[in-house]
Amino acid sequence: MKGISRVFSRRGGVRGAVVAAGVGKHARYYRSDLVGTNLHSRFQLQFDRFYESRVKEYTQPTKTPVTVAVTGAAGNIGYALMFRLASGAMLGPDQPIYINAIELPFAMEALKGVIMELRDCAFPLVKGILATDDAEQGFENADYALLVGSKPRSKGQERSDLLKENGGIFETIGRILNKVAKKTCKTTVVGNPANTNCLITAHNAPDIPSENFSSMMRLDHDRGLAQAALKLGHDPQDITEFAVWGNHSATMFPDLTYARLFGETYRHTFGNKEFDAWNEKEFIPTVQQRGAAIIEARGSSSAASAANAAIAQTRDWVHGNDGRWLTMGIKSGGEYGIPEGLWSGFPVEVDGEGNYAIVKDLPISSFQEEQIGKSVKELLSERDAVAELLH
Ligand SMILES: NC(=O)c1ccc[n+]([C@@H]2O[C@H](COP(=O)([O-])OP(=O)(O)OC[C@H]3O[C@@H](n4cnc5c(N)ncnc54)[C@H](O)[C@@H]3O)[C@@H](O)[C@H]2O)c1
Repeated sequence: MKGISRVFSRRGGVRGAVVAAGVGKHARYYRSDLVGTNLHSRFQLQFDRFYESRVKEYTQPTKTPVTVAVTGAAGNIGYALMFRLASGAMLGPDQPIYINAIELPFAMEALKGVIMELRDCAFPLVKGILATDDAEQGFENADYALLVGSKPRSKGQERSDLLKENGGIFETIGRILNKVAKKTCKTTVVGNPANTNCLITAHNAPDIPSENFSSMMRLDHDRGLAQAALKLGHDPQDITEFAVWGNHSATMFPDLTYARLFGETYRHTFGNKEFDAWNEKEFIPTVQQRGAAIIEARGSSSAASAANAAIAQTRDWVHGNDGRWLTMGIKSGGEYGIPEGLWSGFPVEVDGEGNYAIVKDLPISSFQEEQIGKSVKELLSERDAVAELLH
C-alpha cells in the first residue's frame, strides 16, 4: 500500500491510481485497505471519487457479454483495432466482450501473436478470445461484426481490380452472417471498396435487416473535420453539421455547406468571398485524395486512423454522440436523389439506442447536386460490376 499512497501523493491521486488500483478484483481490496492508512484525508476522498467514477466501471462490468467478430484481425488495421476494441473504446467501459478474431489460414500464426499481446494487456472487459480461420465459427452468435479483412489497394492499383478481388469475400461473409450471426447483428464494413462490399454483404444476408449494415465513411468525415478545423485554428469538435456524401473513394463529396463553428456558419467565419475558391481547389481535393496521399507517404494504406474510425463509427451508432451529425455509409431509400438501394455516405443523426436517421429536408444547391452526382455515378458503376454477387 505504500506504493499506492506514494503515487497518490505525487500525482494528485488519479492517474497513478489507475495502475495501482485497476488490477481486476483487487481494486476493492486496495480501496478498503486504504481506509485506516496514514493517507491524508484529501487523497482518500480523491480515491473514493475516482473509485466510484472509473475503477468500478472498469473492474465490475455488469452487462451481459456480447460477441464482436473481427475479420482481418492480423492485418494492419486489425492490429490497431483489436486493442482499442478490447479496452472498451467501442462498446463502453461497462460492456464485457468476447472477441472472435477471423483470419485466413496463412495469417493464423501472425494472429496468434496478436492474441498473445492482447492477453498480455489483461483487459478486464475481455471475457474470451477466439482465433479462427473458420468464418462460420467466428460469426456464430455475433452481436457486432467489423469486416476489415480484404485486400488493400496497393500503389497504383485500379479500384475496379480491387472490386473484383474483394467482392467474392463479402458475398461469402454475407451468407455466413445470415446463417450464424444474431439477426440483430450490427455490421461495419471497412474493407474496400467499402460501400459496394457492404451492398454485397447485405444482399447476401437477407434475414438481417439492411439498416444493420453500414460502410465506414467515418474516416472521410474525420479527415474533413480535421482539415476544416486546422484551416481556422480550431479543434475538430468545434465544427458541427459537416458530412460526406457518396462513395468512400476519390469521388466522395466532403460538404461544408451546412457546417457551423460555435453556431456561426463555417463559410461566414472563413470569409464568404474566399470560401468557394478554397473549398473547391483545396479542401475537397485534399479530403478526397487523403487516402492516396497516405499510401504515397507510408507505402501502405492508412491503418491506425482507419481503426480509430471503425471504432468511432460503431461506438456512435450504438451509444449516440450528443446530437452531432455523423457520416455513415448506409442504404439509400432514394433520399436526396441518391438511387434507392445504394450504400452511400449521408449526414445522419443517431439516437443513442442503436438507431440512425438521415438528416431531412436539407436544401441542395446545384454545386452540391453536381458533386453528389459524380460519386453516385461511380457507386452505380460499381453495383453494375458486381451484379452477379447481388442475390
Ligand atoms: N473504409 C475506409 O475508410 C478504409 C480505410 C483504410 C483501409 N481500408 C481498407 O481496409 C482493408 C484492410 O486494410 P489493411 O491495411 O488492414 O490490410 P492488410 O492486408 O494489412 O490486412 C488485411 C487482413 O485481412 C485478412 N483477410 C483477407 N481476406 C480475409 C477473409 N476473407 N477473412 C478474414 N480475413 C481476411 C488478410 O489475411 C490480412 O491479414 C483494405 O481493403 C483497405 O483498403 C478502408
